[in-house]
Amino acid sequence: MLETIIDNAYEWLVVVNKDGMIDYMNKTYCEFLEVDRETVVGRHVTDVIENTRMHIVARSGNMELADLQYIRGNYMIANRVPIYQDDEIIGAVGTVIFRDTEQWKQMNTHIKVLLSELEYYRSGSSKENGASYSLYDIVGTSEPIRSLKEKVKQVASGNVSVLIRGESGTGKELFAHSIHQLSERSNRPFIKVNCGAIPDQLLESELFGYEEGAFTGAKKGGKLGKFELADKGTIFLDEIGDMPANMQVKLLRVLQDREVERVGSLRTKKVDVRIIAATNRPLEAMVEERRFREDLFYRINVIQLFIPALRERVQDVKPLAESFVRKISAKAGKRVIGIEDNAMQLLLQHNWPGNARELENALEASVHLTRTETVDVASLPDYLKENEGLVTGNRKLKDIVEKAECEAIRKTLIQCENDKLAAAKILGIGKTSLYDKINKYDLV
Ligand SMILES: Nc1ncnc2c1ncn2[C@@H]1O[C@H](COP(=O)(O)OP(=O)(O)OP(=O)(O)O)[C@@H](O)[C@H]1O
Repeated sequence: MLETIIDNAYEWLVVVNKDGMIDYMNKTYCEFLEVDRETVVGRHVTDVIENTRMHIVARSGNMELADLQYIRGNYMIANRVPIYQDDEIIGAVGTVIFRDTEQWKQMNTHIKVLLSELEYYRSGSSKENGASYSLYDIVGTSEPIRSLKEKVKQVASGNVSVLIRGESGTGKELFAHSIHQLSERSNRPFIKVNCGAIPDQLLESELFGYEEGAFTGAKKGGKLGKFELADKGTIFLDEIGDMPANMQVKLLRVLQDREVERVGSLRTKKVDVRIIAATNRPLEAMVEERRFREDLFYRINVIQLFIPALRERVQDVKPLAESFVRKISAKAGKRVIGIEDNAMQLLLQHNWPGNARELENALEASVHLTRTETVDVASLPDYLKENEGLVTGNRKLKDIVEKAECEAIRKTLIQCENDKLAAAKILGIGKTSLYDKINKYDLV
């Protein structure tokens, strides 16, 4: 066990006897020196390691700490410690802690700045992202939600890119969080980038960072990009369909080479980041129109999760509404214990173009407004009550029928993305008849 620990330790390690002969050298050190472990044991340390002083320390018994040593083209920071047994020197142990001065300098002079900057961004991004969600937080009993959860369990542990699609407010971010939570990367950062919300000219430095002096106004010490922040973790590229063309090229390069280049830097840095992207844009059509790069599309579209709109899984409205009420009332410190039946009827009837987010917002208002211990019709937003007549039946039959007809046509047109022929087919009426009704109800 000890051997495994030592072999996998970050430090390179060598042990010599009092004559300077190597007794032990760990695996990573041998690999760096390109020597065979079996053959180094018994050789004098000066034959194996450049500029070493291990044999001197093994003789003098004087410890040498943080000494600069030039090995194979790099300056190393070496520690050499004598080993005593019964007051007698029997050898020395040497470690190389930081493998080159670049790393050492960075660790020493910038570590505080870097760590605090990292913390700032991490906490900032977790604030942006809200709480970290897991599969458990995804509410819904419909078949699509159940099978999506199964799929998440299957794909989470790999490193494959996942593309999450669905209208705004369907829970794409929630699924992205859940994948990260279930993956081996869960104790590493989850960094969200809203590709649509960052101005084009800032996106590159947001994603890849910049060096000090890269441009006017660049911060002293430069800035870490989101890819570097997400190293060993997950980056969530929200609204990827809104990414400008020049950035699509750069992103593709990062995905292919797994390395980033800060703005104003000549060096590249390896990053190990899992990509989860989300969009509600028709990427295939955008590829056809050359607005989205085909090669990038294939890179991100390895596994696809499609979350249907809430109106297509009405079964989820009730459990979602109940869960939102519990969550909102707990947060608001208000006792609201349920939703009245006729209020639930209104929720079930609504089309929810804004999906779960709209439902959550409607109930947020309602929990605050209700004068009772339940969400009642009076507390719901007015726009949900436009169809109330249908529920309570306090109108003439003709009006009720017309209202129902108008609603059915409106919803079907939304469902078919305004494709009149498809809508007419679903409704079982002719195209001309549909046009007449669209005119009658002023639905264009
Ligand atoms: N199945 C669900 N269970 C519980 N909460 C949900 C569910 N779906 C969505 N929500 C809630 O609805 C809100 C919107 O979800 P989210 O931000 O994940 O949507 P989105 O698809 O990423 O939206 P956008 O495309 O606008 O970024 C969040 O507050 C989220 O918690």
